[in-house]
Amino acid sequence: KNHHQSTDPPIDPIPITRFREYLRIITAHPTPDYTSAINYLLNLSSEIPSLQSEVLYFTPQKDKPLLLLTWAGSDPTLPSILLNSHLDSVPAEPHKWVHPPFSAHYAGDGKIFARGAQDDKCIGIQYLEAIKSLSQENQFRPLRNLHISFVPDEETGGFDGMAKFVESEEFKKLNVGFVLDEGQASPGDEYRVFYADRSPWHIVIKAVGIPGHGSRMYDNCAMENLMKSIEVINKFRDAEFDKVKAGLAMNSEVISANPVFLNAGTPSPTGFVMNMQPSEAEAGFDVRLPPTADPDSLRRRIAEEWAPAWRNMTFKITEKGPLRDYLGRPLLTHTNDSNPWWSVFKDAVIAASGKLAKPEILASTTDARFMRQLGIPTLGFSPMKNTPILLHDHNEFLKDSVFLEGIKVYKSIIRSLTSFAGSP
Ligand SMILES: CSCC[C@H](NC=O)C(=O)O
Ligand SMILES: [Zn+2]
Ligand SMILES: [Zn+2]
Repeated sequence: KNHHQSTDPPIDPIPITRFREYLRIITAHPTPDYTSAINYLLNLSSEIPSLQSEVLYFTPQKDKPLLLLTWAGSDPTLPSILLNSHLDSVPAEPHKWVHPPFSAHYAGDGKIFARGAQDDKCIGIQYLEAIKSLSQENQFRPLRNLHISFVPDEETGGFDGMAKFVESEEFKKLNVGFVLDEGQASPGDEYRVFYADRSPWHIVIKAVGIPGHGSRMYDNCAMENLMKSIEVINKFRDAEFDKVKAGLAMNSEVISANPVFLNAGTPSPTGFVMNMQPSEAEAGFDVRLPPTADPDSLRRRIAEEWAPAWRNMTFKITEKGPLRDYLGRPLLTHTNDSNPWWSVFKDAVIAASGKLAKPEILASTTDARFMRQLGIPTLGFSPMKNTPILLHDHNEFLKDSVFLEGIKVYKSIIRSLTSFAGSP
């Protein structure tokens, strides 16, 4: 099915076919089919004789498998390289897509439409295709061990996936020195690379107040108390957003605070009782902190301004991941000469004719934070250039040519990282 414009490079259909087959396995929440995905990947890896495979389980129900593949290096005593991707995807609303999200429709212009096409099934298959191609080059053999992990549950926070994996004996034995994990598409011609993630906090604020007849005007009802807080939080949001709009900071360099749910009212069979002012009301916020933010000052702000007890407010902050590594340092990977892995990575992208944008903080959050917490340098990178950012969106797609170019980039990266003889 190749109706390409004549300017496109010749298409090798096999990696595309595999990519589409992987995309058709429904690993979307809330019922990800991990078993089929693992079986599919095991089958692919069995075609690459140099790879050993192992399936690990970290939940008692054994319902969340993690696939670990290894290409043994000639000096297994050196710290290893880990390439990570997650098996799961966010859900999709099929009727809002132009093509069904789990059919991996291959459009005439080369676009492959599927949930997970960008986030992040592309990199999982690209890793394997790059390794397959490298292992067929007889003169190439890695110096360091190369590991590839396919982990469950990234989209729900990684707590039954990567978080448990990094705590395991199996992980410690890998002696991981450097990690590549997922990044994000780049609308321009330069690949994007991420040296940190923002850290997610889920904040629920709750107001209590005097209940009363819907017709009465009085002070200190729950709704009024909640709405005052929402205004305060929205002012903070605007101030942070203004820094972005003024060009002083990138989106991912400020604290975001976005309302995600409101919950109040007295339910009735037809909706809500309309003539009662409720005694309780709550709102939830997705808050993200860049690694340089001061968590104590935000905690104070929440207690004093966002949900002050004097306004009959309470709050709950759920911190969905670490802000500092075990030595108390912000969770970030250096992208300068102090980190030799950085130069090896950068030069390898350039060697594959790729251009790299200035390293960024990722606005959202990935499993990379668990490796960075251990002090392991970790970069977020998904080689998608000239591609609109469609992760978690309707009509997520990736172009075949971009996908195939990414395999070449990974070949260069894997060759360089696994051959690197220095001692960082
Ligand atoms: C609470 S951690 C959730 C991780 C998730 N990752 C991808 O979208 C995110 O919301 O960024
Ligand atoms: Zn992802
Ligand atoms: Zn995602």
